[in-house]
Amino acid sequence: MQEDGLALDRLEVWHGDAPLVALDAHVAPGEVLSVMGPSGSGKSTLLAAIIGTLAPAFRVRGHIRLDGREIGALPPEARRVGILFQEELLFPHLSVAGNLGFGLPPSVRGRAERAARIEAALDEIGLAGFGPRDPDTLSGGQKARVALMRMLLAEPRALLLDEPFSRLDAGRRDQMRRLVFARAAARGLPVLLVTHDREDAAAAGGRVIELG
Ligand SMILES: Nc1ncnc2c1ncn2[C@@H]1O[C@H](COP(=O)(O)OP(=O)(O)OP(=O)(O)O)[C@@H](O)[C@H]1O
Repeated sequence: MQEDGLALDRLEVWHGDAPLVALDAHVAPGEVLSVMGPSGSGKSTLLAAIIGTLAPAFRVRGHIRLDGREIGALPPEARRVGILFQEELLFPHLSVAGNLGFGLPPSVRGRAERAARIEAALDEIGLAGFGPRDPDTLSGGQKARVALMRMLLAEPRALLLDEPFSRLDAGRRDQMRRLVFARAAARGLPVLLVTHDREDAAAAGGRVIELG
């Protein structure tokens, strides 16, 4: 039977002759699972295993399934897993619209269609009209919203968050948490949130797993 959402089925990440991370979990569509643990417990390594960017020194055992499909052997770009990092990593030489366009799948063809998707995306994050702006002219919270939307435009089927709120000040952090969880829930995405911050996990409102 197909199981929708993100399934980490007896997943282990090994380094040398010892497992660094071992996890058995299922995140349903629209659910947020928070993963906490001390520095060095393997939180970022776990996310790298899921998106397919682990260094060659690591080996993965077990299964990673997304909407019932095994994705563990696919190249990163074919996995349909979006990730947001602590830093927004916007392309500085592209406008805000150019950054968003980078997220759009190639199947969205035609200038008018792409421009309309980008404008709707800006509207969804409260930044209508910001398309021509240089990313350097945005506040930290605005950059974070553009990074979120660029990731969502790629139509991922799961969302991974690696401490994406920690650089924002308290007010913006709260606003960004609400926006991320609302946009993910609206799309029915399973979300895996890695964080040091108990408030992040509390705001996510779902189950919490401790590593390490
Ligand atoms: N490329 C690599 N080669 C060898 N060891 C690595 C590599 N990347 C990470 N490690 C080790 O793997 C362990 C887990 O690191 P990881 O970054 O996953 O931890 P973390 O829980 O995300 O920590 P933090 O909360 O500090 O970000 C650490 O001991 C780290 O030194």
